[in-house]
Order: sequence, then structure tokens, then C-alpha cells
Amino acid sequence: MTGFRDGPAIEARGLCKRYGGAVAVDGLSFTVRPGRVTGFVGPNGAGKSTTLRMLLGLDAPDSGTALIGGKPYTALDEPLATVGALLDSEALHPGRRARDHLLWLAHYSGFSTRRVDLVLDQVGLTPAARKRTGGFSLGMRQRLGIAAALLGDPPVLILDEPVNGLDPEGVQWIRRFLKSLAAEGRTVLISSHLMSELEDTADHLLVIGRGRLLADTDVADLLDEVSGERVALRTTRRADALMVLSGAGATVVMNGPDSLTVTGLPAQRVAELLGADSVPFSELTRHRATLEEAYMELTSETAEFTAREAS
Ligand SMILES: Nc1ncnc2c1ncn2[C@@H]1O[C@H](COP(=O)(O)OP(=O)(O)OP(=O)(O)O)[C@@H](O)[C@H]1O
Repeated sequence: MTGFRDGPAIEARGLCKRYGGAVAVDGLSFTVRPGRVTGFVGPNGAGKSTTLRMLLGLDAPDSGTALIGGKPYTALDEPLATVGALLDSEALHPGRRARDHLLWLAHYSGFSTRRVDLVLDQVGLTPAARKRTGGFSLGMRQRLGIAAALLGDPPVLILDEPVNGLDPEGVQWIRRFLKSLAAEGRTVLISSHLMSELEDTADHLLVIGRGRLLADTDVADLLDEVSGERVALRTTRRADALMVLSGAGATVVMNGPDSLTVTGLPAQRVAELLGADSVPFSELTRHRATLEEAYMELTSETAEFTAREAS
């Protein structure tokens, strides 16, 4: 496959879109960089698909701009070879065989038909290449949609809910696959309404709610922030541990006969303090937040903020 050094960035600048009286996208600005998988996440109706459609020139923003490598999609010299897209409502002719569907697309888009067998292989659909798509599971349809997005070997991929409908093995596959595409220097933007789907897949996250950007953050930074300095500790000398650690400024909560949760001190400092006072411990682990926990925290902050705004 072609090696890219830094595919073009995707940029939204002050994007707004209304449908009738309803605001779907409300002043979104972000940049999606090459070389990493960026997850675009938010609950149903948050405005993800509308934003992706505007990036792909399928919907016109009321205001603001959507750019790929500095140009609107419709002004790209070779849009189909620049951006590969998978949209939620991919239309498939049920009577057409998978390979014929891709051959037709390749012909229509001006791509070499040699790419067809290559992309079928990449998405693991070679054994089903001659089967009619009418009998395909949702997961197989997703794979075919991704194969179609890859036909032009594009440096930019915009995939709406690509994990949706995949079985656990399919989820593992797509994680590895998206990471490998990003590692080649491509710009990869994927949407999901489930934060858990993006765990172990996205390197960077754009979180939206009600058409607005709630967070634009590296996954690692977000998890660090939410995990805080929370340490789980197991010791048979609970009272001594409590005295030593609270004396050093930590907040200590007793959870069971020999387990404590310590906040306010890094794990290493907890170990040092216990060691200095010869308090034995059998377990000392840093609490790691999951992306789901981080998401709940983010969205609950927004809910509080909205409530404060309203009062
Ligand atoms: N063509 C349309 N006509 C009217 N309203 C629309 C249209 N497309 C989207 N909307 C509305 O805009 C809002 C944002 O929808 P959008 O599909 O972009 O959200 P989403 O985050 O992609 O949700 P989902 O995860 O359900 O796909 C919703 O309130 C939706 O009902």
C-alpha cells in the first residue's frame, strides 16, 4: 500500500446547521490530524452525521466552513481519491455480488479495477466476494462499505459508525485495521455513539453533545485527568495506614476489612510513606478510569453547566 507522510487535515471552523427550528450543529470547530485515529463521539442526535455530511459536501452549512487539506470537499481536485467515506445509510443493491458492487464503484469512480481484489482482501471479504449482498450480515455490509471507502487508496478516511454491527472478532479486526491505516500517515475520523467502542481504537477524541464540542483531547490525557490520584490499597494494618496517609494529607476511605481507597497522593508516594513507617501492604494499584467513566464525567459536567446556565 502507498505510504503517506502526513495526509491532509480535516478542519471544521464555526460549523452551524439547523433543520427547521432545530439546531443540529452549533458552532463546531476542530482539526483532525493525520497519523492517528480520531473518534467523533456523542449520543444519538448529537450532530455527528450532520457534521460528517458537511465535511463530505453532502450538506451545506448555514455558516462556517468544512475543509479537507484546506479546501471544501467540492473544490478538491480528486475528491474520490482524496477522501474515502462510509456513511451510515450505505445503499447496497441486494441482488449484486460484493465484488461486482466494488467493480461497478471502481469503474464509476475511475479507479483501477485491480484495487477491487486488494480491498476485498484487506477487509477480509475475499471468501464472500461472489456472494450476493442481500444475504450479508450488518458486519459484512460494514466491511464492504469500508472496502468501498478504500478503493481510491485515499489519504483521508471518514467513517460513520464503522464498528456498529461487528461481532467481537470484527471489533478486534477493525481496531487493528484503523490503527494500521493511521500509522501509514492517513487522517482517520470515525464516529460512534458509544464511548466503549472507541476504547483501544481512538488515539484522540472529539466529544460532542447537542451540536457543541464538549472535549477535544488525547485519549491518554482524558483518562489521566479522570483517573486522578486514586490508589487502591490492601493492608492488614488499616488503622496505621490511615494514620500515616491522612497525616500526609491524603483522603482515605475504608472499603472493607483490609482495603482502602486513597486519594490525593500518587501511588509511589503512598508506597514510600507506608514503607517508612513499616506498614505492610499486599496490594497497591492505581485506579484507571475507563473511557466510559470519563465520558460520564464529561457529560455530567455539561449537564450541571446547562442547569447552572438555566437557573
Ligand atoms: N435531514 C434532516 N432533517 C431534519 N432533521 C435532521 C436531519 N438530519 C438530522 N436531523 C436532526 O439533527 C440532529 C442531529 O442529527 P445527526 O443525525 O447529525 O446526529 P448523530 O449524532 O449522527 O446521531 P446518530 O448517532 O443517531 O446518527 C437530530 O436532532 C436530528 O433529528
